[in-house]
Amino acid sequence: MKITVFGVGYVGLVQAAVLAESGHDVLCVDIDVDKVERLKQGVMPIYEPGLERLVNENHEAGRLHFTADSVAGVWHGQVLFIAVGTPPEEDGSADLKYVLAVARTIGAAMDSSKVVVSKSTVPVGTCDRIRGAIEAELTERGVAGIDFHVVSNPEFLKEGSAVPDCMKPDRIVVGTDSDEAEIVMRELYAPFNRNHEKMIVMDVRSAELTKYAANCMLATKISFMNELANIADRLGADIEQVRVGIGSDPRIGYDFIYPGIGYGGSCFPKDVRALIRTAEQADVDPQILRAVDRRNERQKRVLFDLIVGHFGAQLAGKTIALWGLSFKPNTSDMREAPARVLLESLWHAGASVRAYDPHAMEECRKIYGERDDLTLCPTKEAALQGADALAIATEWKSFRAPSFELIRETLANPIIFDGRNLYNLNTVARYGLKYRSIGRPG
Ligand SMILES: NC(=O)c1ccc[n+]([C@@H]2O[C@H](COP(=O)([O-])OP(=O)(O)OC[C@H]3O[C@@H](n4cnc5c(N)ncnc54)[C@H](O)[C@@H]3O)[C@@H](O)[C@H]2O)c1
Ligand SMILES: O=c1ccn([C@@H]2O[C@H](COP(=O)(O)OP(=O)(O)O[C@H]3O[C@H](CO)[C@@H](O)[C@H](O)[C@H]3O)[C@@H](O)[C@H]2O)c(=O)[nH]1
Repeated sequence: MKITVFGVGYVGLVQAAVLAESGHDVLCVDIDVDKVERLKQGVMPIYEPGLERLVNENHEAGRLHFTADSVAGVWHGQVLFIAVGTPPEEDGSADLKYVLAVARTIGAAMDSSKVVVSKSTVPVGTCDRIRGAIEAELTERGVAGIDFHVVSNPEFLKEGSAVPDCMKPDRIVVGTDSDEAEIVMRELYAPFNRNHEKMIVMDVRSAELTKYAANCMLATKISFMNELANIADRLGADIEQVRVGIGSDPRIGYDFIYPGIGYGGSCFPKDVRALIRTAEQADVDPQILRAVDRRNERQKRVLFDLIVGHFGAQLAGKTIALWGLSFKPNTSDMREAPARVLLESLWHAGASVRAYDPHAMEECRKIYGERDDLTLCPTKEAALQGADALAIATEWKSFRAPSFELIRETLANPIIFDGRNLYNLNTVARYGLKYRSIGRPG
């Protein structure tokens, strides 16, 4: 099938490459000419495990193409995916300018029947607005009779495992009121629907809300556990033992109940706030969602509070080694990363940072530029040199079994502030290290 994907970010590029891998003929369109040129030369705009090989192999095989020419994109695909960003507005609502710009481009160039698919995370009612924007352009061109359908098909991939998540989706949510569009979507996703039925077809508005419901439920689990971690901390209980104790109940489960220093990334914070705005606009008071957001904002400061609790006024002039900059492992993405709150709080308190991250160093340099109080180090061991203490903000695998002897011998003040509860309390104590983590004695 001929497919066009508008927007080659985390969602668009991965989705396009995975569809091409299954045999579809996919054209990717992006307004960022530089990104398009680099992709043609095999250079990825993001770090995502397995993506480079997948993109380049399918590009070389002639199933995956890149262009900045939007009109060519509209003409190419029978199915047109909209996978552009929906960043937050000042008041938290989703900014739809990129989505609606693509819709207008489609309406301005469409010359045959199309299925337009919204992959971006968009508030309930957006597919109606996409339809309206396309119709307005068709009417303006005097070709209002061209048939098209607008489908909601939210994406559930996680950064860091985007390729396998897309290759083997646990569900394919399709919101449509058209039998014809459903048939096209079934054919499109047939290669991903062989093992068992994964397609869940529903009305458009329910599909749009399903995406927010999923992210907000997961964010709620995390904020709940973070609140419990703070309670455990005050009561002398160990949240990690509590986590295992409740996770063993299959009604609760082990997933997404890891306490830490808050959820980050380009999705949970923005989507919780967007649903809060949607609820408010619909005259519903979203009390739980507001609490989830507030707990998360507070949680992002907990590691800094532990550091201040230890050093007090002496923190000014100290150097902290920081392991982990990205908002989660296996990505270079630092959008809304808890590490950023820690970095900025430490600088504000007059401390310097020696940081290491396996993949987010370039991103960090782009965000903060050259500063006297930030040294980006080539290894995690190098970050320890000349540092007074170690802080951990991201649970990269390579941080899980470090040399505790080296940490003890290198740090001026042998203490670890762990925002991801990576280590066994007894192990760290055996190596003579002080250890402060989230919701555990120490
Ligand atoms: N990142 C994730 O893990 C993830 C997962 C599921 C859903 N989502 C949702 O998917 C959407 C896209 O997210 P992302 O992280 O891939 O965004 P992104 O910022 O990584 O990429 C968006 C791309 O769209 C391009 N673009 C903007 N306007 C365009 C236009 N008119 N025509 C063509 N290209 C255009 C931008 O240049 C950019 O390359 C958002 O709504 C997001 O909430 C994201
Ligand atoms: O038990 C947990 C699990 C996650 N996190 C944090 O939560 C954030 C988000 O993690 P994750 O959900 O794994 O990554 P995302 O790539 O943001 O993926 C989420 O957001 C995407 C964009 O909407 C959705 O498609 C995915 O289904 C949804 O999991 C990260 O900061 C994690 O550190 C925790 O603190 N504790």
